Amino acid sequence: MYPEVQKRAQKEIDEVVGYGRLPDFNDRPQLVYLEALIMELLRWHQPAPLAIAHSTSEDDVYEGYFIPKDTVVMGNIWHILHDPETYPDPFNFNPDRFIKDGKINPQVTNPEAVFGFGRRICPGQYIAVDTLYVLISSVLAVFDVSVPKDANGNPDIKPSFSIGLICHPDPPKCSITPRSDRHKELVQNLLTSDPTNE
Ligand code: HEM
Repeated sequence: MYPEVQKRAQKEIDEVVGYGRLPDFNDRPQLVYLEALIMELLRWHQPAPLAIAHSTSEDDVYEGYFIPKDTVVMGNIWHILHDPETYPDPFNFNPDRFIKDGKINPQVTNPEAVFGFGRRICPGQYIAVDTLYVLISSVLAVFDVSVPKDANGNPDIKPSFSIGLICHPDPPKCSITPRSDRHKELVQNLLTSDPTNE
């Protein structure tokens, strides 16, 4: 959907990692654009937009509203991560919003609210982000992901997601091809040298 984002991330991977191997965790601090891409991915469309339902354990007052004990409350993560005051033009997928002077900008709120809040915050958040890093960096290092194009050559795809407590993207029509013969060879070498494939 955002070919220019893919190209920027691939250029960064090529510069930092080179061509003979896949990215690993040692590369991560240098892959600033990729880090911002993952942050934007989590901000732009959350897997759990309303977190998980909780119940208040005592009476409370929030911004003038009385909330009795045992009320079911849900955290509106979707709103927090699409608040235009925090994230201008929030529906636009733009990893650059998190970058300043070639680094992650600490002035822009990290979208960690995607993992909920307080005592019941997601305990899987670190494995989740690390997994996204491994998956996205490895795929972009060696493959081009492309979608059907319209008459003007622009991506002809509308994002759609399942509706529910957990939102999945509907499977997009896309093709995944090696970026070049050199990348194809790297993938084949990795497959044949992986002992789990024997
Ligand atoms: C991108 C991936 C993920 C997202 C966006 C996510 C998001 C969330 C959210 C919003 C909550 C509710 C927090 C709250 O109620 O305030 C939650 C809870 C939870 N998540 Fe995740 N999660 C992800 C991946 C994972 C993974 C990989 C694991 C396990 C390895 C995991 C395990 C849990 C558990 C056990 C809870 C319940 C915690 C509790 O109620 O004390 N999550 N997650």
